[in-house]
Amino acid sequence: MTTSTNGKFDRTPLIAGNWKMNMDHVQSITLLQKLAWTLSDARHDFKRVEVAVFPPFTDLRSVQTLVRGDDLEVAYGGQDLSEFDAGAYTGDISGQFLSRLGCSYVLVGHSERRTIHGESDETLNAKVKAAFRHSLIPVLCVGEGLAVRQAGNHVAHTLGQLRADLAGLPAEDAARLVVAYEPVWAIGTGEVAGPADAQEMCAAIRAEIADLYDDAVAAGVRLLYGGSVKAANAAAILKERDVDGVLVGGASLDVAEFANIVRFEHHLVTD
Ligand SMILES: O=C[C@H](O)COP(=O)(O)O
Repeated sequence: MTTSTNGKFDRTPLIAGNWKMNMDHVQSITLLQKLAWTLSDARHDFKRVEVAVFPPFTDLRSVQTLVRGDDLEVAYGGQDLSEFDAGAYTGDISGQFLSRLGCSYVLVGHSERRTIHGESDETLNAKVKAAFRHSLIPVLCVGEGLAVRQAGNHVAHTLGQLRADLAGLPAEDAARLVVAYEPVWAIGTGEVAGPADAQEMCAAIRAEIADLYDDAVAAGVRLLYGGSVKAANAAAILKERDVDGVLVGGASLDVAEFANIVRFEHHLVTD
């Protein structure tokens, strides 16, 4: 992770699309093919700005077949994984299965998992460790709800989640981690945290990781912002020093919009 892009990054930016519960396996092929064509037409350099998509579980085999067949450079991952490796856990998906399907990443602790499915920090800590056990890089999602933000407790709340979710994680794993800061009040609402808000939290997360581990680990961790990211606001957010990428929900289902987010460097305004 040593790519330099706008003079501020020393980590390869990661533009990630979380498709959530959208796109069946047939639709997933069309979406990914169009995205690959659009980026290829634009001569996108995937080594300079990494692109990953997070389709539903049922799409992953089709995505793998397309990526391998067409030699695409798009990475992909699951939207969740079990804390367990195998056994009587009906409906759950082992990290081993994701790894076998060629996944590089897995989302852990998305706010929709925390709120709708009641996943605790204890469970998420086990899921982070399960991901590394199966050679997957977890994209650990943290962030506060509206009431916490309004009370001014957003930094303490988010860092509390981070500490609990990383408890006992060895430094060599932590150094490969991706953390996504997603203020819950900005997800799917059209409300977007400003670049300064994203930077404030990402800087706090990096400082916390340096405290938990050391500066070298903190320097390697990539930090993403998520919450109503669009092509129109992505470049300003990505310009911030500690923001290394974005986790995009709704806009990742629109090929032109997502491709423009991936090509954010072309929208950067130099100081
Ligand atoms: O995982 C993505 C986030 O939940 C953001 O979703 P959104 O871009 O639709 O607000």
